[in-house]
Amino acid sequence: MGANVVETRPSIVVDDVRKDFLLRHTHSLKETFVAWVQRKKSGSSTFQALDGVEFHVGEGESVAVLGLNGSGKSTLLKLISGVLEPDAGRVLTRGRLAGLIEVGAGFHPDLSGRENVYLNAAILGMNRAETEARFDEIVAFSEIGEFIDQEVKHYSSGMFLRLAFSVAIHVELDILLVDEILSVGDAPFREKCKTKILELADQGKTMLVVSHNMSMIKEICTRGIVLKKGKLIFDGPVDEAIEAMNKR
Ligand SMILES: Nc1ncnc2c1ncn2[C@@H]1O[C@H](COP(=O)(O)OP(=O)(O)OP(=O)(O)O)[C@@H](O)[C@H]1O
Repeated sequence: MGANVVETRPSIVVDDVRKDFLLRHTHSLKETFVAWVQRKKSGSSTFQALDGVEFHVGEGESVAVLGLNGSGKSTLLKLISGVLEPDAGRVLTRGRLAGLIEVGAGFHPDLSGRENVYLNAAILGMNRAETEARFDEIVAFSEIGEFIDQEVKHYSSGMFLRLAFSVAIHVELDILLVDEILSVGDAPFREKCKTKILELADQGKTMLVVSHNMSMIKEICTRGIVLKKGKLIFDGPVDEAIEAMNKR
C-alpha cells in the first residue's frame, strides 16, 4: 500500500520500514555440538516483526494503530519514539515527541515523588522552570496529595503509575504516542486520562494510539492503520479500519 496522502504537513513519516528480531532457540549441549560439527548455524533465526510498513501522519491527526496480538503495534511505536532502530527504511518525526510507552521507566525508587517528577520531566526534555510551572498541575492530576514527598518505593503500583503517567502527559509536546493507557490505574483515573488525551487531540497535537479498547479508539481517532503479521494491510477511516482488523 502506498503512502497515505495527507493535506497538512507530516509530523510522522514511516518510510518502508522493516524490523527484525533475533529469535534464540534453546538446544541441548548435544544438539549444539552436532550443529557445530556439521558447521550448521544453530540457536537462532530472525523474525520479521515489521515488513515494508509505510505511512504518513499529518500534523494534528489522531491515528489508531490496530492489529491482533503480536502484529507489530508496540514495535512500530518504539521505532517512532526512537527506542528501537529500523533494520531498513526510515522514520522521521517533527517536533517534541512524548511517548506513553514505558511509563515510569525513568523513575527511581529511592527518590521522593517530587524528586522523580523533576527527574522525569528533565528526561522528557523539560527545563526546571517549565517543570516548576506545571508541578502543581502534575501532582493534582495524579491525586498523590501528601504522599508526594514520600519515597516512590513506598507507593502502591497504582499510585506509582498515576504519578508517572501524569508527568508524561503534562510535558510540552507536539506528538504523543500512546500504548495501552487503559492499563493505567483504576476506572475513574482511566476516564480522566482519556479526557486529557481528548483535550490534547483538540489542541491539535499529533497522536498515534495503540489500544484494544475500540470504543476509546473511536472517540479519539479519526483514522486507523491496521497491521497484520508485521504488514500494513489497511489505512483509512477508523470504523473501516476496525472492520478490516476483525476480518481475519
Ligand atoms: N525484543 C524482542 N525480541 C524478539 N521478539 C520480539 C521483541 N519485541 C517484540 N517481538 C516480537 O515481535 C512481534 C510483534 O510484537 P509487538 O509487541 O510489536 O506486537 P503488538 O501488536 O504490540 O502485540 P500486543 O497486541 O500483544 O501488544 C511479536 O511476535 C513479538 O514476539
